[in-house]
Amino acid sequence: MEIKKENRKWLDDMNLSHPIVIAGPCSAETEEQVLKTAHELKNTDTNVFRAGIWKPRTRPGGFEGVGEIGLPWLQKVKEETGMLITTEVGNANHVELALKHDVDILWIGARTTVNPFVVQEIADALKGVDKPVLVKNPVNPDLALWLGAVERFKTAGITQLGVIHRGFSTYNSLHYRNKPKWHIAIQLKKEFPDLPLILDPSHICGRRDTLLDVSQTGLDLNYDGFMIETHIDPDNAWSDAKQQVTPAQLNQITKDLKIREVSSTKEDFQRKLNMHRKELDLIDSNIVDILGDRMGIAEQIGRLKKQENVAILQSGRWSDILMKMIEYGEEKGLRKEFVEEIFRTIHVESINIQHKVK
Ligand SMILES: O=C(O)C(=O)C[C@]1(C(=O)O)C=C[C@@H](O)C=C1
Repeated sequence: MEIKKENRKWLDDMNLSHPIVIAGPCSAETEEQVLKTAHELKNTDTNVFRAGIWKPRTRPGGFEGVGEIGLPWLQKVKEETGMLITTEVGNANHVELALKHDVDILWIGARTTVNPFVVQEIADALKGVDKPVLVKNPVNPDLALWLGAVERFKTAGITQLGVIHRGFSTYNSLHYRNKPKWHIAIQLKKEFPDLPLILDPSHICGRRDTLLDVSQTGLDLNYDGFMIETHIDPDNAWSDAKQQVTPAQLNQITKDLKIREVSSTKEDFQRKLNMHRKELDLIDSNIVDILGDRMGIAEQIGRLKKQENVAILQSGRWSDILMKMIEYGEEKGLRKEFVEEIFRTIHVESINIQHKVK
């Protein structure tokens, strides 16, 4: 897939002086709630008003959205505030209704992105339509699936594109509702620098108190903007109450965010940065040297084991190494999860190498 500057024209043409802000309630509940929220958001940095009309819920019985009757409320938002409007579409029928009610931007939810059949159905329904489509990441951490969905829209002739990073489903995460797994978004940015990347901290955090922190990380990683769930009365919201903020709180978040420059031309900054980068280059080469040495020894162990017909996987030894390294890492100020991930990767490679021993 090739993404060009023309695929982000919808965003560039807005000529914004700050990252794009898409805000509004998780769900449209009543006309009054939608319009009140929108009018308060008008006095913030919000450029696009969002509201879920159809809500895909994990289990039946929850509030599944007001449906079509909510679409004229969004049209009123546009008329009365001048903000663009966006909602999630989950099938061809949603597309037809959203277009009938002049929704400006459509987004594809995480539970839809995982299903290429449904994505294709929506892409086909959008043929010949000149509206931006934003694709949320799939619930599972699969960059190819995410990009595959974008590709389906591109192939269907949708030229105005973007992606939304809402984090990845996880069990028992204390800190996040959906783990960000930033490296996936960084990889995406590296491969498609012109594809607008919008952060949805509401779904990553699942709570209000960490929104600023996660949003700042997004800015530090050069995201193009945010989608933040905002409700006139968050505690009494009909869905996702814990993660929604009031328009005033959203305003505070966008004020507190520090917009970083892509770089600085200051001589002192450049000199120090270059020095540190040289240091890192040296350390990185050392890391690769050491890894090469380690894998060489793993190969020798593999040969020994093959001769003696001994199993490659040695769980006891492996647990000891992992425990020791996590402890040592903690002394060095390294996070347990970080050390664990690195050593798990090393272990897998060590086993691969031993498997290949002839
Ligand atoms: O100690 C061994 O038996 C090894 O094969 C080495 C090693 C490792 O890379 O550290 C690899 C596989 C085993 O599961 C345990 C440890």
